[in-house]
Amino acid sequence: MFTARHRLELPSLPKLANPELEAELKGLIDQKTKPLHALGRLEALALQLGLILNTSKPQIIDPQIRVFAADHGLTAEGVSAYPKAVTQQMVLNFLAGGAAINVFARQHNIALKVVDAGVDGDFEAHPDLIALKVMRATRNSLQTAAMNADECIQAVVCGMGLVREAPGNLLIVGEMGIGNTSAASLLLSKLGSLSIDSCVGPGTGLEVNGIKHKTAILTQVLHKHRNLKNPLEVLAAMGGLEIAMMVGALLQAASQRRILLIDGFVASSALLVAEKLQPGVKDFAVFSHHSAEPGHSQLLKLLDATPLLDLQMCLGEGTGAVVAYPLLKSALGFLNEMASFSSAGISNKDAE
Ligand SMILES: Cc1cc2ncn([C@H]3O[C@H](COP(=O)(O)O)[C@@H](O)[C@H]3O)c2cc1C
Ligand SMILES: O=C(O)c1cccnc1
Repeated sequence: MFTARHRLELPSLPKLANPELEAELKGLIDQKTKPLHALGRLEALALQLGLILNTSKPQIIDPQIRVFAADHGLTAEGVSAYPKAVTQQMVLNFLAGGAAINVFARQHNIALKVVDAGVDGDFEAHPDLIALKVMRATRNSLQTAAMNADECIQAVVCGMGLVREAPGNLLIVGEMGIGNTSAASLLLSKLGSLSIDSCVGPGTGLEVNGIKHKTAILTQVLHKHRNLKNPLEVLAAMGGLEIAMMVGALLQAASQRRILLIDGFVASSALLVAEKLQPGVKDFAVFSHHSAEPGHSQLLKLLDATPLLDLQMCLGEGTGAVVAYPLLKSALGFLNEMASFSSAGISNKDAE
């Protein structure tokens, strides 16, 4: 139960609107040696990154990936195609450098740390592992709240603290938690007032009957927690420890003017909760890709977001975000390095 004692201090957001800087950036972009608007969405991206970093010469410095891992009590109801043990096994795979996110992170030279937010298993100390286990898996949300108020707030606060101490000005949050597409679907349905059918999908690969079963279970979970309204209470009742930590990480990162490079369905569900808690957080977000998980379309609509890529990916871990990362480098590359019409001595449109 949330009571008056359970208060979460949210970091305040810096103001993004800056008409002078916006005019300067637009002027720079329009003066580059290209037809007007010819770099398409890279131009809007360059403008957004300039406004987030609050400079006309934005640079990405020391980009960071944090992969948050945790288990879900709801997996006892058979909502995932894979067993819960895969969460712990995949954490070991991350630490050994063998997962998709490791490959892409190495490819683009992005620092990666794995966070144990609540995996049902133990790990030996490892330089890339941050141990913040709040509890061993959430409780089964069909029976009771997944987290109590203290646990949920602790997870959000841990996520904030982690980012406060991290270097860099761009953050990718990834996740690993068998069962977490169920938590994301529940959060989307509840916070977006959407029918659960439009928010559920195969996750790691459920077939038609598996999706029917998942939908039936999630319908019951929503009924059990039907009286909740406050986004933090909804997060505690139906979310996950890794999602709660991602919420804290995103809130903190935005408050420090970091670029939030958002992955797929599950990461976007954390952003939705963050946006409900602190409206405006999403303006610091770049949406990397459109996940093939069906609920992501609803979630993107709700957040009024148009992602950069649609590669039919549905993996999580932060993979879609890292794959889109070079587009941000290209946007900043043209802004900072391209010649202008005057510097290159090229005639602009309408010149005599
Ligand atoms: C081997 C393997 C690697 C993964 N990496 C990310 N996920 C993804 O799948 C899980 C969510 O799907 P569901 O809700 O259906 O369980 C999350 O752990 C997510 O990050 C994986 C899943 C598996 C099986
Ligand atoms: O898009 C995602 O985040 C996703 C989709 C399926 C499974 N895990 C994550």
